[in-house]
Amino acid sequence: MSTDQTTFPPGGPLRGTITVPGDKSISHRALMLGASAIGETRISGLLEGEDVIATAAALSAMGANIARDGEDWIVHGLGTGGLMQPTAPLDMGNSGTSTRLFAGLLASQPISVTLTGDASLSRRPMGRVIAPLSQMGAAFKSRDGCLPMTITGAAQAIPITYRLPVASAQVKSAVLLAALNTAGTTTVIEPEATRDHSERMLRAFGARIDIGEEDGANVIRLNGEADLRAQPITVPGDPSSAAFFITAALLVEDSDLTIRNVGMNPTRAGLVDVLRDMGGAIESVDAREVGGEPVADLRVRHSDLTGVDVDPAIAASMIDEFPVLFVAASLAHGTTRTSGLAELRVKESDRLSAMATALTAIGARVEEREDGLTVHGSGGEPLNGGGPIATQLDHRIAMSMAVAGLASREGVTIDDASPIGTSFPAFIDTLERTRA
Ligand SMILES: O=C(O)C1=C[C@@H](OP(=O)(O)O)[C@@H](O)[C@H](O)C1
Ligand SMILES: C=C(OP(=O)(O)O)C(=O)O
Repeated sequence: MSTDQTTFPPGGPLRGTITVPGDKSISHRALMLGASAIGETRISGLLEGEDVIATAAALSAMGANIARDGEDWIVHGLGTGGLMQPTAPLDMGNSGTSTRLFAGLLASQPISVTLTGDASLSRRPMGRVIAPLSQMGAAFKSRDGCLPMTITGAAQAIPITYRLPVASAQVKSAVLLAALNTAGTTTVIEPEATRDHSERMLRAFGARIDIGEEDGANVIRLNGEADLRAQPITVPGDPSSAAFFITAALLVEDSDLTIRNVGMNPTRAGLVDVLRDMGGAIESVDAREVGGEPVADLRVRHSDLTGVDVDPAIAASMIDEFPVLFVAASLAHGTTRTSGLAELRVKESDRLSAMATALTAIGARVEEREDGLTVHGSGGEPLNGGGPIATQLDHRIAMSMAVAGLASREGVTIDDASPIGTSFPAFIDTLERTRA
């Protein structure tokens, strides 16, 4: 495996106007639903990161026709239940979303597929999808609930009612995708709201999906077998990628940066709310809807930040943004306390431990607890910097520590920038453009 040690030095302000690449969650779903529909789905703004390319390659290996057409991608789908037996295991790379959503899509198709992944993905728990999908009739063989995992889909899957034991959009989506080729009504009960891109897109593709609320929980019912209608999809900019530039512009003096076309779905926008509570000047300009998703341009100016107690109820709406929030917190005035974040321990890395170690190494004051970090801010004094920081095959650790470098005295070196390619291949180029 190649490593790519990279230093992010302090420097001038971030200024001008940038865009960030397409939303990773929406990109995976656009390809999967396009492949499950009859006809042509044209996707504009698809993220061309390694995780999404893994999804596209896997769908191609199962018979879908996926090709780039100018700036767009075109999917010719096979219809619900139409995926074909691949001739070799499918490599999911670093992508939890690909793995868990495919587990669902394949659970109700009578083929047998082995999924593999890199060292990081091979440590992540798959029991959370194996449990409901086994109830629906799929058979699984795995290495103690981890990859490699072989899924043998049910010829006639059984509709279930499933209450999510963890707040996870991946698990919710896995069950809904399995339900597409399952006769009858499958119900998912979601006590804590998670990103709802699957529900929005399933509806746009013509699936019979009904979303209600009972006793404070979301109740999602999907009627199979579904006939999906191919759709044009426009993918908004990824708020999880924008997060690094929002935070960098808040932290670096004299910055005034506009990020165009950022997805502002309320199930994703928690970081912006928390940073505003901390005193961050983040102005939403021209809020609009693109392809069934709320979008806005964000103007971000350098601000003095003050630590807050982050309400654990907001966690799901910013679950991938905590690493970079911890960077903001280490430079704020006062203390930031987070809790309810045990899920961060089973992402691409253990993100609580990885960030506590990384920030401490560059001079921040951080206490690690089982389900969160407490960060004592420097009151605006730059952190020392240093490194090389272990990024642990985790793109979000790599980009968060890059942001920390911009707000440090000596810069921050990360041991390997290559994981950034999973979600934001143009990260370094985009950063250079803001500082030209
Ligand atoms: O459904 C999705 O696209 C995602 C859901 C989240 O994972 P969980 O479902 O494990 O919380 C998130 O962390 C991941 O980056 C993408
Ligand atoms: C957790 C993430 O992705 P995934 O679960 O798809 O690997 C992420 O992008 O931060």
